Amino acid sequence: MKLGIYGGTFNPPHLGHLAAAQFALDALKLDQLEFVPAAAPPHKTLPEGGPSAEQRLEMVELAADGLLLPKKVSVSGMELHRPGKSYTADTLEQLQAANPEAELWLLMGTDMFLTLQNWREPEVITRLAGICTFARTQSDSGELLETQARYLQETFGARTCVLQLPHIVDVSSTQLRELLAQGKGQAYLSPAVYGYIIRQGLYGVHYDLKQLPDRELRACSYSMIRAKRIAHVQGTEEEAVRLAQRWGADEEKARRGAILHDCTKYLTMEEQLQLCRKYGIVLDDLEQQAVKLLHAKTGACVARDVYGVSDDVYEAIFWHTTGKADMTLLEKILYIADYMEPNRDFPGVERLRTLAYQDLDQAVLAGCEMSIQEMKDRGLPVHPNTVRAREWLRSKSSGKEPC
Ligand SMILES: Nc1ncnc2c1ncn2[C@@H]1O[C@H](COP(=O)(O)OP(=O)(O)OP(=O)(O)O)[C@@H](O)[C@H]1O
Ligand SMILES: O=C(O)c1ccc[n+]([C@@H]2O[C@H](COP(=O)([O-])O)[C@@H](O)[C@H]2O)c1
Repeated sequence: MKLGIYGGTFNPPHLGHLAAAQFALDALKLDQLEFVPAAAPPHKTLPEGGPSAEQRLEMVELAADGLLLPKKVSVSGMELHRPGKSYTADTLEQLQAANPEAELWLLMGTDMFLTLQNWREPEVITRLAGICTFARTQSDSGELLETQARYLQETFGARTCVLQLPHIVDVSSTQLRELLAQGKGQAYLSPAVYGYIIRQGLYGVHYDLKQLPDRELRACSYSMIRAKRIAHVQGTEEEAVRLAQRWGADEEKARRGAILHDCTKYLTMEEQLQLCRKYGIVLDDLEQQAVKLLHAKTGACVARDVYGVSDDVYEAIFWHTTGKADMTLLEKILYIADYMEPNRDFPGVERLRTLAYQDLDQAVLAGCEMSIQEMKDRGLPVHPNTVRAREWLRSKSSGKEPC
């Protein structure tokens, strides 16, 4: 098993780190890659007032999740759990003990590679791991890297590998912190990491969360969910806006509702219940068991309380999973956009897509019927609000309101 280790201060993690990690994963044919954020980097003092080590760890987790390789890429908090300076020799000894069969490869950019002989116990580091390096900027000379590789081989018997990155992202965390403080630099960050920075108010980035521009609202939403769900949220946004245009609803409300509709989707049951207590959400029997149903209600509360959405957007998020009787236009739009956005793929989705632009009520009715059928097929209870939505829409289409 080949295990890559990518240590760093990651203050913050940027696209340069991700591009290098992704390339090294393939080039070295790694089975696993572990990012290891340093708690206390041995060779530099962290700037005052910056994020805590836990916050840097959380940002690295978001960045790594964005690579969409959950089976291969992980993040280790091991240096945070170790007191004192985060020496790489200690980290490698721990990793070697935990993975005695593994072949370890330590990944690093030019700056670190050129100074490796000054680290603590370079002989231990080079005994325990191969050293893989890559240029950080176009001006980093390949010849210099090769000379240093030879020096490390001759001095420590190091195994080395010099990679030529096809795409160099020429930025450092130090430059990025300066850019962020000036309201720039977003392009060097994954949106989820940028969203985390906004939510935590790091690096001098200060927004009123209740009045975020669309781009920043998206970033915040993506920082709250798993990266694999982002495509769905983007699809729901596109679809909700198209439907709002088709049916004359408020486009911006449809957009913001869609952006935030799943923002609490990945909270644990305990976290969901905590939010329910905080916001006074009363749960029925079914909701007490089904974490999937809770996210609509807690998501609506967070969307209104934290991100300042209006009451009608709150309601649309609140009902987006079960539907209900007497749905408003915005509620129907979010319900059906979530159901049949372009990334969805299940039998009958094409019919829903056509129907949604011809007869919105019939599309929502079909969605409710499909949900009810699916629950029955899986032997799961159907939420009464979905049944009520179906009855309401059926009687609407037959020309009479239900009693
Ligand atoms: N743009 C980049 N491309 C490739 N590798 C990078 C890049 N930036 C940093 N690295 C490498 O990633 C590792 C972690 O770096 P670190 O977290 O200190 O980021 P940094 O951008 O170098 O930060 P700082 O500006 O504080 O030095 C180091 O091995 C570094 O050489
Ligand atoms: O162990 C050492 O002596 C040592 C000296 C310098 C750097 N390192 C590690 O090198 C990695 C990159 O550091 P940095 O600050 O450039 O992100 C990080 O994991 C540091 O802990 C380690």
